[in-house]
Formats: sequence, C-alpha cells, structure tokens
Amino acid sequence: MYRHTGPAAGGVGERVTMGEPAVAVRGLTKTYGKVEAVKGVDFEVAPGEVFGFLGPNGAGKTTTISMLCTLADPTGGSAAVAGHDVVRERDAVRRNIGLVFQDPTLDGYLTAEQNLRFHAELYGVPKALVGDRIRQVMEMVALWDRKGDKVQNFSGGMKRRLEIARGLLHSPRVLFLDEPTVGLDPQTRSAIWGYINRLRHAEDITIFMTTHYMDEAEFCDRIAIIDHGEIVVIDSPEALKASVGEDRVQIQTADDTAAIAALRDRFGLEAAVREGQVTFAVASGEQFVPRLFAELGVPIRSVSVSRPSLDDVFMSYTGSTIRDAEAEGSANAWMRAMARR
Ligand SMILES: Nc1ncnc2c1ncn2[C@@H]1O[C@H](COP(=O)(O)OP(=O)(O)OP(=O)(O)O)[C@@H](O)[C@H]1O
Repeated sequence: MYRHTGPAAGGVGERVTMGEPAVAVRGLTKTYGKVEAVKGVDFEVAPGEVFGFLGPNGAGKTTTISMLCTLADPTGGSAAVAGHDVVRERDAVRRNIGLVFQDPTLDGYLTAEQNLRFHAELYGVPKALVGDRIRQVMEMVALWDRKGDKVQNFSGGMKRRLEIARGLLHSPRVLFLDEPTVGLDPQTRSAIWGYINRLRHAEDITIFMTTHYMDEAEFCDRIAIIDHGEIVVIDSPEALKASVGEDRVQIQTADDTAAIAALRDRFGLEAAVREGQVTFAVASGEQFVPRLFAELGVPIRSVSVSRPSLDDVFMSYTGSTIRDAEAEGSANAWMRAMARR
C-alpha cells in the first residue's frame, strides 16, 4: 500500500541538476515467470516534460511505472529518477516522486485534510510549511472548501483529485500518474486534465503518466507507444500524426471480404476489418471516395474519412487499433483462464 512506501523522514524536494534527465531508462526489463511484461525499454524524460506511456491493457505500462517508483524490482537494465538509481537509491527516489495510482489509497474514515497531514508527516514536510502547502495543493484541485469532509463521502472524481493533491504535497520533482482518469466520467476527466495542465505551469515538475485514452495522450509533450512490453515509437503527438500522413477511410459494406479483395485488385490498397469496418489509408480521402463508390463493385452502406489521429498512429505502428488490441488482450486472458480450469 502506498503509505508503506514512504521514505525515511527527512529531505523534501532535492533539486535535479540542470540538464540531467528527470527519468533515464536503459534496457529496463521485467519478467513474471514466463511473462515478459517489459522487454528492455529505453527512454529519457526531460525536466518539465509531460511524458505519456500510451498502450492497451496489459502492454506493460503499470509494470514500468512501478519499477520507476521503486515498487517493483527490475529483472534487467537500469533506471534513474531525479538522478537517483531506482534500485540502489530507493529512498532518494521516493523523496523525489509523487504517485497517483489506479487504485485509491486514501483513508475513507479520515477527512481530506487529515489524509494530507498524514502524508506530510510520512514525507517529512517541515511542520512550519505543512499548513500553507496543504491549502495550496487543495486549492489547486478545488477541494479546499471540502477539507473537513470525510473522504468516504467523496465521489470518485473528488478522490482522484485529492490523490493528485496528495501526490504533490511534498513538492516532488516527478509526479507519476497511472491512468489518472480511468473509470471517471468525461466531465470529471476533463476537469482533472484542467488541474494537470495548470499544475505544470504552477509547479516546477515533470509529469510521467500512463493512459490508454488517445485524447489524453494528445495533452502530452511526447508519448511513447508501448505494445506487448516494447516501445514501438516515441515522439510528440504532432510529429507522430505527421509521420502517418494519410487519411483513414472506413466503409461498411455488404461483403467485407469482397471489398477487401476489390480494394487490393482495383486500387492496390491494403485494407483490413478494424472495429467492424473495412479500414484503409489513402493520401486524400475526400478525392478518393467518389472513385470508391464508382469502381469498388461491392455495395457500400456508409463511409467515413478522418484525418490522421493518434488512433491511426497506433494502428500504423502496431498493426492494430488500441480498442482491438484491448479486445484481443481480454480474449486471450479469458482463454488462459478457461485453460487453467
Ligand atoms: N504481479 C504480476 N504477476 C504476474 N504477471 C503480471 C503481474 N503484473 C503484471 N503482469 C503481467 O504483465 C503484463 C503487463 O501488465 P501491466 O499491468 O504492466 O500492463 P498495463 O499496460 O499497465 O495494463 P493496464 O492498463 O491494464 O494496467 C500483463 O501480461 C500482466 O498480466
């Protein structure tokens, strides 16, 4: 549990030397028995960056973040956070990081403020600073007026906001957010992103987050796409979309197999069924659609054309959409569970 991972009391917020990466990872590997959860990943995150790990369920995001937060031991490679090795300098790493994980770890029977005071004590935040700092972080997530309420009466979104406030309380150099908005309604998700965006301007902090939501990945300065434990590509969302270039066309047809064959034979296009629709990429979708209707030879029920999105980037680099990858992962998990019976 989170509270057991606190560092020895003492120091808050050691400074990262200028120019030193906030996170530096070399050949980081984690295996669980036969499962290679993370297969030797390499990347660096610059100070002040919002860096996102984007991948479907089971891709290895939580395992990576757990190793960076010293909650899991790597089986190979190395990682340094705020200049400290995650294996040899655990306490120094823990002093310099804040964590917001998927499962809430707040004490429901305590008030919001009591939860934060408990955390401040655990992290050795100087007593003279605690009151002001609690107010500052609670105002940042718009919970100051609820400070005296028991957390068990909070909504899911309020709890997540309080966790973010708690993660920031000891002025960490790097804030780790594992799926910060998973399970929340769209309105609360967008509010949380508002807080995160304000936070990056208000605090001198690096943010490392994981997500499987494409729209959230758009907020990151750079994203690493992770699939089956490997990083497939790292770049800014804009550069990744530009690298894909082509428009995505999706059609619903009376006969998908015939449509895929016709696209290959008549237009030289490779198409596949994605999310239940025949999907392919062309340079200019709008210009291509009239030709498609005229020449495909298979009745088309509907057509949609979209500019490259991170979905297309994901598909282009992994050969699957993130939703199909998640569906495949669930099916595999189900088959493994049935095989064990
Ligand atoms: N403690 C564990 N024991 C055995 N296998 C594990 C353990 N933790 C993770 N795994 C396996 O490692 C792989 C990566 O899991 P991980 O939780 O890192 O993925 P993820 O990308 O974070 O997915 P999610 O978004 O669902 O959390 C999966 O195959 C998972 O089943």
